[in-house]
Amino acid sequence: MTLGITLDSLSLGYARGPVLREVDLTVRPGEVLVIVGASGSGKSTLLRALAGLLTPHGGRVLAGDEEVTGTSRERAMVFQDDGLLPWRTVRRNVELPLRIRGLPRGERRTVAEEWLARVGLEGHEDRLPRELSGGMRQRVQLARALAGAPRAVLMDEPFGALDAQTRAGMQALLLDVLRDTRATIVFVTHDVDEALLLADRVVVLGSGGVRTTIEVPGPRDPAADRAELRAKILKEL
Ligand SMILES: Nc1ncnc2c1ncn2[C@@H]1O[C@H](COP(=O)(O)OP(=O)(O)OP(=O)(O)O)[C@@H](O)[C@H]1O
Repeated sequence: MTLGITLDSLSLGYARGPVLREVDLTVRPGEVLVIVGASGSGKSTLLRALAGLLTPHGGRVLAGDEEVTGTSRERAMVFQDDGLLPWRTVRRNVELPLRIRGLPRGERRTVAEEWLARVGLEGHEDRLPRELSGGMRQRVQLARALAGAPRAVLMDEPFGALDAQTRAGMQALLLDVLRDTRATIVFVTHDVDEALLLADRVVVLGSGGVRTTIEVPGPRDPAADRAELRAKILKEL
């Protein structure tokens, strides 16, 4: 079952002041919603609130019909700097959400290995995260996020620290895995081309709110000409 997420007059900020004010936005079940915006516009802040890591100053976040008050295995997170546990092997990192779901040990291992093969890490299962490249660690994070069969995946600049070639490879991998998952994806990026490659809709944040929301026709078609949409987004940034 996919998960719709509703931001209902959501205001977010920190002790030093507000960042976003009274944002209303609906993430449709199963869509890929990409959030772009200038540095400091509140992209990560918004994502943290969706994850349940930040309490709103006002309004609320609904995941389905339920108000978000904390983290949940239904909403997996993928961060830019890998959130992997450094003392656990690659396999045992991916097994973690499966353990939380209560899968028996043997099954955990099978599912984790299937996902690791899916992201091209067969043969690396027994390595520690520090023994992998940045791109490989992001693959492990992706496998870990999806192995737990979450209903939503919240991704904060997951490819932001990777070189251009590795990044393109990760985008292709993500497009590939998204074909088979029905999870709702909220993806934060600085990169307008990445947004247009992945999104059903692009939300541009700015001046404490949503500047504009842009629907991408025929989404996830790498051959599509996005020059016009690109110009439109750049104008809003
Ligand atoms: N933990 C925090 N405590 C206090 N202020 C914070 C904290 N995190 C972010 N901020 C402030 O909130 C505002 C929005 O930050 P946020 O990280 O959400 O922006 P962003 O759009 O993700 O930026 P970037 O693209 O640079 O990552 C900024 O002014 C930032 O200084």
